[in-house]
Amino acid sequence: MSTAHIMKPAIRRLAVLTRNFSTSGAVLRPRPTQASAAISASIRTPRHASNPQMAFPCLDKREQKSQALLNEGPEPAYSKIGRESVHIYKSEEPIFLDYGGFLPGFQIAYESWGILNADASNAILIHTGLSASSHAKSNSLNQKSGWWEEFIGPGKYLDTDRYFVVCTNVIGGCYGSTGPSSVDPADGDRYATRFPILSVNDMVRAQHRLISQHFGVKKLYASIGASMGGMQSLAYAQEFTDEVEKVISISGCAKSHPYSIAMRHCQRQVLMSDPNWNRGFYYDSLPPHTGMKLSREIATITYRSGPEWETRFGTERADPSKQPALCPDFLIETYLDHQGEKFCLEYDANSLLYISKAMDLFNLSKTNRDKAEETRLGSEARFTGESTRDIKFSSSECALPNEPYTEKPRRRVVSFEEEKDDLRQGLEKFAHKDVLVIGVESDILFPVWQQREISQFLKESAKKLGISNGDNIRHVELGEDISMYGHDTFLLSLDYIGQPVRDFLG
Ligand SMILES: CC(=O)SCCNC(=O)CCNC(=O)[C@H](O)C(C)(C)COP(=O)(O)OP(=O)(O)OC[C@H]1O[C@@H](n2cnc3c(N)ncnc32)[C@H](O)[C@@H]1OP(=O)(O)O
Repeated sequence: MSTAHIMKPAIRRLAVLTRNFSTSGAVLRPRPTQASAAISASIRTPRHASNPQMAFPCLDKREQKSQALLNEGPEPAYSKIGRESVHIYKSEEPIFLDYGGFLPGFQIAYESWGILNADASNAILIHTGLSASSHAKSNSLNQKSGWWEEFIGPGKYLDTDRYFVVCTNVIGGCYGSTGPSSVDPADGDRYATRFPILSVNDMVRAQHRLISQHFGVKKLYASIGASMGGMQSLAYAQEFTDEVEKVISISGCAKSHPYSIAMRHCQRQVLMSDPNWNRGFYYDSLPPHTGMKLSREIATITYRSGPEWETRFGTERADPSKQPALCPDFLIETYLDHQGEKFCLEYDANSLLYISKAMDLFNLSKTNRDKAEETRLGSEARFTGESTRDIKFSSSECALPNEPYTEKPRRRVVSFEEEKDDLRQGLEKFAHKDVLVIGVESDILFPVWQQREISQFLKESAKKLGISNGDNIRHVELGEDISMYGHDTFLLSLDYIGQPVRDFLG
């Protein structure tokens, strides 16, 4: 029996391999075989690859952009927001935040349309989505079209002949309100990632100071918002129940769900992986424009819908006469690329991270709100010297558990039903209010079950508490036959959103 039969397979493969090599000293050299001789003959000097190297215009463009920013100075669009184009409200009082941090003072950028009446009873507060500024509509300070230009104005859905309409930039943002790009008065440097974790309820508590202290409005006629604005609108009603008459939440939710958190997680991770992000300290250097661009591309996937893109782009390539490329090639790719490019210097990366996180943390359940209140009161007491108890939040707590995750039935402190009831109890506080909830079937980020949940819990609470039979809660759902614009429907199908809003406002 030859030794080959008793050799283990791996060793046998090695033996075959070495048979084709001649040894000279310690170096293995290939013995010319018929095939290798043919290949050698076909290769001339200088050598050529079998196929040409791909071109990467998308990467070239990014590198050129970095270079241009380095040459011309990093001056992203948001840093050029003229203070003269917005009004600024300053609060010198500290604000204590839901997760234990605080701001020693803050400012809010706002714009307004229409006239506040004598008894201050006609104010409507617009809450913005994640990255919007206070510029919802053009005005004398800023003639540029706003993001809800056709929604607001004389005779429009938010009728400025009747209402005094205010829109703010949220705290945490970068369009004039205090955010991570602002200077920390404690040391004169920018907050960057020394900015505290924010919640959506913190944002509305800051807005409330503007509304009550600056405008002297004791009760808003209405609070309205879409997306994160829809979250804020509900949060405002929860925090200041007696100070709002009507509540409108469009494409919002009462609590974030894991899919939406997952999508925002990916956006944040991509952004934070850009070395220029530099753990948030990039203000005097190159901004993380690549991370921002890619993050916006992911976000855009969640803002629109597959059916819309099917009709709009299908699987068409931008230029079918060219070879397929690894850089954007399909129309949907060039579209996403364009959206990312347009946005990457429009908004501050740190603001995006903090506000996106606030959306993840959004939860109007009773337990969550009670806990947040306790944390805030604890920080305040410590700040004023009434308590020496440590603030619960410390940066060392921002770590994952030491034990690796093992899949197991979800550890529930409370049952699914109890969890839902907790959320219902959180909403109960304003179940007696007039509330309009609007959802859009094609929305994948805030799916319609989330708006149904808001309406259902409010109605159940209203009935349970004997307040009403639930008629004060209006629910409108736009089917795919009406809008395929997904989450962005509130920006694109104005008439379908606007009509129920107008009817509800009365
Ligand atoms: C999560 C929250 O809290 S808030 C919700 C977040 N939503 C947003 O932030 C909104 C983001 N979307 C936008 O800003 C959109 O531009 C809107 C909604 C304002 C307008 O939408 P639309 O009118 O449908 O514009 P669309 O999205 O198609 O963009 C048009 C642009 O894309 C370009 N474009 C369209 N198709 C392609 C393509 N295949 N390839 C390259 N570019 C394209 C157009 O030329 C146009 O360019 P321009 O803006 O430089 O003029």
